[in-house]
Amino acid sequence: MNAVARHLHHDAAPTKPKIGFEGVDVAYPTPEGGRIPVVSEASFAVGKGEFVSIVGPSGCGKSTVLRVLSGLLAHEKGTVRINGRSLEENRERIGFMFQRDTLLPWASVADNIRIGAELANIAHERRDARVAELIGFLRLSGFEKHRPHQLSGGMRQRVALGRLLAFEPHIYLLDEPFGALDAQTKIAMGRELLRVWSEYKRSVIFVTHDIEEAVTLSDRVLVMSPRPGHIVRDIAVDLPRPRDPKQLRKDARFADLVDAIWSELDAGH
Ligand SMILES: Nc1ncnc2c1ncn2[C@@H]1O[C@H](COP(=O)(O)OP(=O)(O)OP(=O)(O)O)[C@@H](O)[C@H]1O
Repeated sequence: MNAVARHLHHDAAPTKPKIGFEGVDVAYPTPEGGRIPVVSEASFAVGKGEFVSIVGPSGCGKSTVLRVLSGLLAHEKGTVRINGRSLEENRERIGFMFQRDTLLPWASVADNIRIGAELANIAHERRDARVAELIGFLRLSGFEKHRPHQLSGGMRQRVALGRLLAFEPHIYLLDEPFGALDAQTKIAMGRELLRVWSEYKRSVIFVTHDIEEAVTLSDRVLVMSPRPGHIVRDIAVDLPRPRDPKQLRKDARFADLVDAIWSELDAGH
């Protein structure tokens, strides 16, 4: 079995999953009063500190999976567990980030980030220090008092990432967070995210259309079938870390993994 075939046959679920999806179905109501199945028999697990990406054709249900995990949307069948508890009993703090930043337009950069710390009830005396630390870390120094409209798209996404980090989530659900950014900023943001992730080792689910981004960032890439989506492949990315996105692109193993994922998507299942 060659390296790619071994990757493709990797199906091992982590022993004690932080996030567990087992035979989950999700449907949306139609205007006519029917139901349209969007996710069908989806099963996967994410271990503590794992970085897992989900890729799949447009409309296959990737965002829907994140919505279920966030508690915004009920599933119809199957089991969803976070740290062994049902969603109703979940005690983990879950942080979300979307493709389009959802900053408060009237609030400054510092205040937008501070909101994360307030939502998470971070101790008052720690908040200012935390905001200042994040502003430095995300290279936003000098822009503390700027409003979102005075920033570039990449800077706005850095503020959104700052707000997410200030929230100190135990689990990150990221829905194409860098999808609207140019290639260079996207790579820079990915690097920032890996820096945070390697420091805190939180569990991450990262939805993306960008296969190279998924391979660069992840421990595993889950490939979904077309709608109603389920996980058709669980591909381990055993490239050494820390990873330099530019160097990785010259690595034959990286190219093999990207090709293997493309083949899965082309197969259409
Ligand atoms: N609120 C809703 N009501 C009805 N149908 C919905 C709703 N939200 C999403 N859908 C449908 O469910 C399907 C899955 O949507 P979802 O956003 O999860 O897909 P996705 O894989 O994230 O897509 P994309 O890659 O294009 O972002 C789509 O066909 C979409 O039209």
